[in-house]
Order: sequence, then structure tokens, then C-alpha cells
Amino acid sequence: MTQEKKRLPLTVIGGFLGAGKTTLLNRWLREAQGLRIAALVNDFGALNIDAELVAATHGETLALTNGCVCCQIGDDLGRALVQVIESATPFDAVVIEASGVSDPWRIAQIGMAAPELSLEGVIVLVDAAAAVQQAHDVLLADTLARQVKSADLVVLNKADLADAAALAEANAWAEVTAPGTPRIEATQSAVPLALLSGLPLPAAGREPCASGCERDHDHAHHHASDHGAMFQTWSAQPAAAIPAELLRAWLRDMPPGVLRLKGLLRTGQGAGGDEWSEIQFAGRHGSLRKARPPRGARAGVVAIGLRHRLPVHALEQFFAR
Ligand SMILES: Nc1nc2c(ncn2[C@@H]2O[C@H](COP(=O)(O)OP(=O)(O)OP(=O)(O)O)[C@@H](O)[C@H]2O)c(=O)[nH]1
Repeated sequence: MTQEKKRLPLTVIGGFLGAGKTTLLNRWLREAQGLRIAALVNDFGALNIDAELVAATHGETLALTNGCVCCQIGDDLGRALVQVIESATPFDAVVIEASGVSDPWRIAQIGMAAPELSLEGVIVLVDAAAAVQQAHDVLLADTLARQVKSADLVVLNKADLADAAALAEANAWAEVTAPGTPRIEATQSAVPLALLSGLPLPAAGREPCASGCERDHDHAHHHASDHGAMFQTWSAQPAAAIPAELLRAWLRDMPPGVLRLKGLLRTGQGAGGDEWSEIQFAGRHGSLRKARPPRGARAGVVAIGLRHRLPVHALEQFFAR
């Protein structure tokens, strides 16, 4: 790589499970027409549903497998970044979507270690309707707080699901957690493109450095969350179709303990062949909508919860078909 070569801008998208990260990434990829953006998607769980959902709207997706990017996949992320940096057709920007339980700042640091990259910013999405309740759960509080403290921009997303009081509470929580960090409210992760690519960064500490780039967040050395131990994932690849009415009923009556569930499932046969649906559940809300078949036409569903709270038996019973 030559000295004159421009550094590749890197943006990290973080935020808790289901806050709207993939929605933001897809929006950005759709809107940034003419730019070649490398999207690196890290999902938590054995199946990378996010990579499917991003690939459905955009071709240049690299799936990072293996769960929490900040603890486990340094090598995987490093390799993916080298691939991006050395690509024969240069990219204009790199976006990494962190998994919902990871610390986006750790990921930003991995990116900052590469002199070919320049960190544009860390955007952290918060589910405005669910975050305050989640932050009251002692087992989730630290993960949520660390994410918000990592942010250059906090997006209070899902504003449509929060009433005025809940929005005010979410704003107050974000302000107490990360005082002075810029914040916007959004629905469907509608963040103006200009904010994504020209984030105001704090003056200090953002140059690549070999070590000591930690932000002043209090977890720096306990990195508590051995996320692998704290969260549990479950996944299945149902062979049979599951009728949409059954899935809707399941969503309405989700067993307690599921923090996040998502998947691409075969829901039946129409005149033109198989019908597929995307299932989503986060916070307290679920949805089912028609989708294109995934690559390989293999159904997959992932659920995430706190260890010992995930209702594995109920999930098995429903999805094992
Ligand atoms: N009502 C509502 N739904 C939203 C909004 N933003 C996203 N969603 C939906 O919420 C669900 C989760 O959104 P994603 O973008 O997949 O969330 P995520 O943060 O990528 O989720 P994980 O990667 O699993 O942590 C999807 O069904 C989205 O369509 C919003 O502002 N309002």
C-alpha cells in the first residue's frame, strides 16, 4: 500500500439486541448509491441471520461468524479487514455491525490498529421503548451501559414504539450514562446519511495506537461480560414449513426469557412455489413479513437470552419440525 493512498473510513454500528443495527446498515447501503461499501456483519449465534438480511439488499457482505466480535473473533475480523483493505477493486468505506451483546468500542479499536483505516465514529442504537427496562435488569445493565458509553452518536431508535414518557426516560438514561454524547431520536433507524459519515469525534484518543486506546469506561479491565458465559443462544433449521398463523400466535405469546429471536423460515407453499418469511422479535415486539428465500434455501432461526433464562425446551418444541 502506498503512502498517498487515502485511509478507508470505518464506522462501527453497535447497540443492544434488536435495537435496529441491521436496519441502519441496510438503509445506509441503500442510500449510499455509487459508493462501494464493505459491510462486515457479526451476529451472535450459530447462524448469521443478519448476513442473510443484509445480503438480501446488498451484495458486498462479509459475514463474521462466531458470536461476540469483541471477545472472540479478533482474528476473523482482522482477516476480513485485510480482505477489504487489499481488495483489487478498492472500497470507499467500511461498516462493521457489531453483535447485540458486544462492546462496539473494542471493535473500533481493532479497526484503529490498522493504519489503512480511519475511524469515522461509533454509532450506538438504543431501543427507546425497551432500553430503560432492560437497563434495570442487573444482568443486562452493564452491557447496555458499555455500549452507550462507546458511542460518538446515540440513536434512540424505535421512537414510534415509545410514548412521550418512555422517550423522556430513555433520553435521561442515555444522558446519565454518557453525558454530553450527541443523541438523536429515530424511527426505522432513519439517521441522516451525513451524520453517519461525518460524525463529530472527540479530539483526544482517536489516532491509531498500539495500546492504551481504551475509553474511560469503567469496565476496561474486567470486561465483565464474558458474553459467552452470560448469554445463551439457541438455533434451529426447521426442515418443514411453519404456517404464518402459527408463527404470529407464537410471537404474540413469546415465552419469557427470549431477548431476541430472528430468522428466515419457510411458511408454506404458494402458487409460485415456497413462501418464506422473516421473523423478528426484540424488546416486547415481534413481526412477521414476507421475505426472499435465503441463500441455499435453508430455513434458520436464532434465539438469544440470558443463560439459564432462555426457554430452550419451548423453543425446541415449537421449531423442531
Ligand atoms: N417499530 C419499529 N420497529 C423497528 C424499528 N427499527 C427496527 N425495527 C424492527 O426491529 C427488528 C429488529 O431490527 P434489526 O435492525 O434487525 O435490529 P438489530 O439491532 O440488527 O438486531 P440484532 O443484530 O439481532 O441485535 C426488525 O424487525 C426491524 O424491522 C423502529 O424504529 N420501529
